[in-house]
Formats: sequence, C-alpha cells, structure tokens
Amino acid sequence: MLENAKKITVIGGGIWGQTLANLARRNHLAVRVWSRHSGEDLGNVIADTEVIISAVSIKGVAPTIEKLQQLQLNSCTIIVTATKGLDPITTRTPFHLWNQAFPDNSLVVLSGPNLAKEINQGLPAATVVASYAPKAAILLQKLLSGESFRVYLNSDPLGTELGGTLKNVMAIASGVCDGLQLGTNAKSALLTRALPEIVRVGTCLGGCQETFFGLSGLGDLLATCNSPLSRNYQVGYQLALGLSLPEILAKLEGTAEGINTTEVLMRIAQKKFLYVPITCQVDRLLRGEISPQVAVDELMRRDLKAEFD
Ligand SMILES: NC(=O)c1ccc[n+]([C@@H]2O[C@H](COP(=O)([O-])OP(=O)(O)OC[C@H]3O[C@@H](n4cnc5c(N)ncnc54)[C@H](O)[C@@H]3O)[C@@H](O)[C@H]2O)c1
Ligand SMILES: O=P(O)(O)OC[C@H](O)CO
Repeated sequence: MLENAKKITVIGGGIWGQTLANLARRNHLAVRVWSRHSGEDLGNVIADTEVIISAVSIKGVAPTIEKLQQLQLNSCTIIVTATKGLDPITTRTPFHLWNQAFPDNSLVVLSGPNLAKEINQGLPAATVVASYAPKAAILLQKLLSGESFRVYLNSDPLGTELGGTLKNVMAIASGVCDGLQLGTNAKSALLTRALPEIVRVGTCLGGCQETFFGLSGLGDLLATCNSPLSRNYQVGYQLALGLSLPEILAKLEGTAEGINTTEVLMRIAQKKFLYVPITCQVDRLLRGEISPQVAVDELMRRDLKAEFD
C-alpha cells in the first residue's frame, strides 16, 4: 500500500517540518523538504507532489500560500497544515487561509501533543489528522503512522487546530507558574481553568466542544504546559525568572507561537466579548505592563464565581 503512496513535500525546514519529514521517511516514503532558505525552485519541488505538508510558523503561512498560488497547484494535491497559530492580519486560523486560497483541494489539519524533540528520539506519541475530506485524512493517517507514532482521525479540523493554537497561551502562563515555584495546587488550578477558557474561545470560533477534550486540546495542553521542551513554556518560565522578552527571544530555539497568538486572541476576545482572564494576564505580562507576580495576584483577586457558568 505505502509503496504506491503519494510523494510528499514538506514546506518549512524548522524542527517540526524536519520531524514530520522523518516520520514519513520511516515509512519509506519519498519526501522532500522545502524552505525559503533552501534555494530550490518550489515549482520544481512540488511538480510531482501529491501531498504538501505545511509546517511553517504562522508568519510564514500567508507568504507560502501566495507562493503556491502562483504555481497553479493541482486540485488533486492534498494540503496538510501543521501550524499552530493565528494570522495577525485576518485573525483567522491557517485552515481558513488555506481553504480560502485552495477551495478545491482536500485540506487536513495535523495537531496533537507533539514535542518534536521527543518524537525525533523515537519516543511514543499520538496525534490527530482532521478534515472534512475523510479520504484525505485516512491517507495521512496511513502515511504517518508508525510503531512510535499513532495517528487518530477527527472530522473537526477547526477544533483540532484551535486546541493546538490556544494552548500555547496557557503554556506561557504555565511556565510562569513553574518559574515562580507556585506549587502543584496552583499548576492544577491553572491548567484546569485554562481548559474552559480554551473551550469558550474555540467553540465561539467554530470548533466542536468534544474536540477540546481530546488529544489536540487537553492532550496538547498537558504536554506543552508541563514540558521544558516547549518554547512557549520556556518563555513564561524565563519571564518569571526576571528576563525580558527580547532577552528570552534572542536565545530561544525556534518560534514561540503563543506570543503572537496572545495578541491576536485578545483582539478576538474584545470583538466577541469573550471572557479570557488567563489570556488577559499573559497579554499584559508580554507587553511588559505587569510583573509575573502581579499577573498571579490579579487572577487570584477576581470576583468570586461559580465553577461552571
Ligand atoms: N516544534 C514542535 O515541537 C512543534 C510541534 C507541533 C507543531 N508545531 C508548530 O509548527 C510550526 C513550526 O514550528 P517549528 O518548531 O518548526 O518552528 P521553527 O521556528 O523551527 O520553524 C519555522 C519555519 O517557518 C518558516 N518561516 C517562518 N517565516 C516564514 C516566512 N515569512 N515565509 C516562509 N517561511 C517562513 C521558517 O523558515 C522555518 O522553516 C509552528 O506553528 C509550531 O507551533 C511545532
Ligand atoms: O515548543 P512549543 O511550545 O511550540 O510546543 C510544541 C508543540 O506545540 C507541542 O505539541
């Protein structure tokens, strides 16, 4: 089956793009990785490609789409988006941007608790491929599944994408919590309250509630908020140690999408009147308006309320 399988191009030569390419190679698939720095002509690279996996950071999504639009992509080519971010111009998710640009192509979202470094070590992990085109998702499931990488299907691409995107804001908060050594009770309270905040936003933006309790929602929240491998967690942790954001970013390996996501999410929340107390404190912290300790104090001092309302 896999011998006849599709030729794959991964766009984005960062750690996630390389990791996804390695997963496909483990299944003996023909994979090419293209990045804006590779010097190759993208038209030549995708000439016989049947699956394109986009693993660029959010700021690369619009330019990548623009580049591909100039190449007259075959409508049979399956597009997979693995980016976890919100477009700063439109506030839309990558799924929307890809869908708007290539409405005739099958589009699949790939998202889950997937710290690239662990996957590269061959440690067991699971992910989700979600699409309105079930055949495309099933194909991706087959192409990427392996002994140490288990791929689940889902029919809610927006919810799958939003879970992975929104948890990055919470990972910054979680890093702050650990950096300030606030303890296990505080961490549990933070993560448990983070989930309804994610669900509130995610369902308002079109995701199904159930999806946020799955691998791409709760699963990714737990992975990212508990791992020093997460760049978003690292940002929060180092802010709590007293470093400034520019100092942190100067040494950070790769992209911490939660920084941009926080800013975009605040705009969405204000427009749609969404209650996002944790995001609000992360936003003020990232803007340098408050210290990590003040962010904690403000969360604790809010009006008392019912747990579920
Ligand atoms: N690293 C992980 O463990 C992991 C896991 C799952 C999902 N993701 C998501 O995948 C995406 C990429 O993550 P990463 O860790 O590989 O990040 P990275 O910073 O290592 O790589 C980002 C990639 O995007 C490309 N890019 C950035 N701006 C661009 C532009 N203007 N035009 C074209 N390309 C551009 C860069 O060249 C690079 O190839 C992020 O959205 C991230 O949240 C990462
Ligand atoms: O390093 P981060 O914070 O971008 O997290 C990576 C993945 O999103 C974890 O699933």
